[in-house]
Amino acid sequence: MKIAIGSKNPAKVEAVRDCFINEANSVIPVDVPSGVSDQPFSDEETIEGAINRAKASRLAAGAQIGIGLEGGVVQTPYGLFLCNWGALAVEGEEPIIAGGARIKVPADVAERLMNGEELGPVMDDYTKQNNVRHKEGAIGVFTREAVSRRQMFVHIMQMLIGQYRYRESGKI
Ligand SMILES: O=P(O)(O)OP(=O)(O)OP(=O)(O)OC[C@H]1O[C@@H](n2cnc3c(O)ncnc32)[C@H](O)[C@@H]1O
Ligand SMILES: [Mg+2]
Repeated sequence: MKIAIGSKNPAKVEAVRDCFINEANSVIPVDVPSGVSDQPFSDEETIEGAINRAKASRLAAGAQIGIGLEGGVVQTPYGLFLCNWGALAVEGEEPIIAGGARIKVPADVAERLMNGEELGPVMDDYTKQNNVRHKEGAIGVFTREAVSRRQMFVHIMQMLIGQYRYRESGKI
């Protein structure tokens, strides 16, 4: 089976590969637009980005399944939290959706995002590293790598695939 992932970010691509590795599948990374802002600022916008990527990547790769993984932030009375969402698209069906773990970002990082900066460059500046978003991610930095960005996306993938199997089994 061909599975498209709507990103070339290794943290996302490897998470998809981790979940489809034991099956006769090929995972095809494709760059597609998310159709939302580079820094989504709500669950709704982040979900929309994930769905757009899932649908567009499936079509672009001519795949049976399209996966979209999208990162954003969400404001709460307790501070600004990382949020991540995934979508799985197949032809002619509603996309399946799953959300990832969330943690609060430090106040100084939150303030920079509120002033219009993107989390990716802010994290590089904050950690004095390059491309944190392709590696452990903000969630990895702020949890001392107890949970990496890839692991967080693996968990989302497991919930997407599990729901897909549940839906498919109902059709038999
Ligand atoms: O190439 P794509 O797939 O777009 O990968 P990305 O790293 O830009 O990931 P998203 O678009 O899903 O994330 C939206 C924004 O949040 C940033 N971001 C999200 N999660 C992050 C993380 O864990 N660490 C660093 N930056 C992150 C990212 O750089 C973007 O500015
Ligand atoms: Mg992006």
